Amino acid sequence: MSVKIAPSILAADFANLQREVEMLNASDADYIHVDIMDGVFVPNISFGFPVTEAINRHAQKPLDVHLMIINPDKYLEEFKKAGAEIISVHFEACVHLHRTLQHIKSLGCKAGVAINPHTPIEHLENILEEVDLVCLMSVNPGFGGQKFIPNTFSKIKRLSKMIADKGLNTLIEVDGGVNQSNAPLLVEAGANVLVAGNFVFSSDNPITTIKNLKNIQ
Ligand SMILES: O=C(CO)[C@H](O)[C@H](O)COP(=O)(O)O
Ligand SMILES: [Fe+2]
Repeated sequence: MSVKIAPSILAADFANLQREVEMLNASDADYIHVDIMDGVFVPNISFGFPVTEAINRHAQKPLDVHLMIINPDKYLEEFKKAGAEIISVHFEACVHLHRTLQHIKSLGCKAGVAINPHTPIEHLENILEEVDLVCLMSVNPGFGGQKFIPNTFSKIKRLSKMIADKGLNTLIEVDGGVNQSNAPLLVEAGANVLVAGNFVFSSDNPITTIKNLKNIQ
């Protein structure tokens, strides 16, 4: 299975969102990654339901919604209504993670868990059966354009083994600082989905950049 590419709309030109989404529709992107930041769980505020809904109105690719918010349970229905197909909540923000994942799945969405760079993947040992996608943060969440944190490689390898040992097909997504240099190594380590924000949208030709990431074996 080839790696899936999820460009992060956080790095797009917000004054031309329709044009940016149409560019992604025409590209090899598999998902559109939508970063929701509340200014509490992370030190930044991005955007919320109306903008997500506006992206979805033009999108021909599934929305992969990454919730960097406290109390995500309160807002799951709204994100489903706004068009989310995958909803990832942060391990560090969920007191009742099992309940939250059941809630996401009851809405008909795929359930993801995102973990911060310092959070050991071993904390997922007792919940992995309930998870469709693990989003390994390879930067501290809150901002695009940060430098990739290399401990991600060993986390991917350990998580891959844990998934294989349990006979699961959970997807491993890597989010933050992904570029053409680290992407082949991430795929080799076992990543299934690569999020890329600045690397895609700051490039001269985002369509070609996405194609090159997608063609990594
Ligand atoms: O969740 C995120 C930040 O918290 C973003 O998805 C991530 O930073 C992607 O952007 P970039 O590729 O520019 O690092
Ligand atoms: Fe993200």
